[in-house]
Amino acid sequence: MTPTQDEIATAPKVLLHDHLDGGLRPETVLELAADVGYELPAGDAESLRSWFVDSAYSGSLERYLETFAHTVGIMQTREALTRVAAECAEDLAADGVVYAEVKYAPELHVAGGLNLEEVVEAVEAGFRLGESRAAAAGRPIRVGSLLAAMRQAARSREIAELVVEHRDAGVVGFDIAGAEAGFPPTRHLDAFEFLQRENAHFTIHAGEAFGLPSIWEALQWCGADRLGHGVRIVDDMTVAADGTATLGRLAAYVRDKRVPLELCPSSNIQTGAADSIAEHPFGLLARLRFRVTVNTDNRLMSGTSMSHEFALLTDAFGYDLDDFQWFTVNALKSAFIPFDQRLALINDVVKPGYAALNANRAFAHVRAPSS
Ligand SMILES: O=c1[nH]cnc2c1ncn2[C@@H]1O[C@H](CO)[C@@H](O)[C@H]1O
Ligand SMILES: [Zn+2]
Repeated sequence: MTPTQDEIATAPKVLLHDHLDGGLRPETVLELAADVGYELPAGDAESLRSWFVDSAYSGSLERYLETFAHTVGIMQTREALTRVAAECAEDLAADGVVYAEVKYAPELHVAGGLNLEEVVEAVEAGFRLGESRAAAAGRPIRVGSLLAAMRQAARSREIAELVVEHRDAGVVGFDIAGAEAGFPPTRHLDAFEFLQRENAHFTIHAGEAFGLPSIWEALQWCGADRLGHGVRIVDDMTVAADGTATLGRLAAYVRDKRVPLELCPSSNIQTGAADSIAEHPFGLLARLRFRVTVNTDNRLMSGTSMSHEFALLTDAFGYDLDDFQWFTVNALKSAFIPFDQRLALINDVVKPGYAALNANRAFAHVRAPSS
């Protein structure tokens, strides 16, 4: 049975890959820009919303990333960062997300005079505010943050240290982001080695705009716990006409070790990593039982939400509630919060949530003949 929009919206969802500076409300971008006299490419919320999606629909990651100048540009004060983070938590909660890991690069938010510590504190304050507003609205959510270093810059070790300093105050891990081609993960090896020595968690954007060497370095040199995108792992497999797949050594390693793939279908179409949702490797990777998770990447630039990504995947691959529960449990198993807390979310929130949806269906089915 195809899940209805209502079911998708109500289903508990877990998000591991969402950029804070890629998920602002257009209204907020306008207001914050007006406060500081920042010039935007559009003057009203609807035009600005379309401008972001159209410009990000560029066929290349580098051009997609150019749009971030206009969100990062207005996220340079404590107030702006706290507001954006609070709204992020509220928007995700309203979409039925119960746990999210949201990432941003602190080094991009120091142009207005804040230091890295102040940036992290302002964002954490926003997440706590958003969580309490969401709880008050009856849609509880927990948000953990991932601090990213920009791969073309040279501050990764410093950002890794910031992660360790703040790991008991809301920060759950580390990542590297930005243009992938020409900036391999090993460029930041010292940061990853530091984090490993500190028993800290990290994911690496790899296999999005560049292929297998990037994934291999992320896993076998840097020790990534998860792959951001990782979608190009399909380059290491061949699929016969009857659907039988043969995996190369790296793809087999990724599947055997249950390496989580933070797949972001809509974003991949905009950057040219896939041609359409129907042709997106998500379907193949899920069929082959890789540890797939569903993610938004950038809700503003990709005009999406978790519910929207679920709906697109259902249309393309016929997924039902059981599949969504599987993707959601996969995400929680791969989250960077402590094991007992992940387990509690799986058993107390996710499974009962899906059970309630299935019970509603059974009830509707029983009632249908007599009504
Ligand atoms: O899909 C992506 N791949 C690589 N980098 C990205 C992606 N989306 C956003 N960013 C980059 O990450 C920074 C911190 O959030 C953003 O400013 C953007 O430059
Ligand atoms: Zn990303």
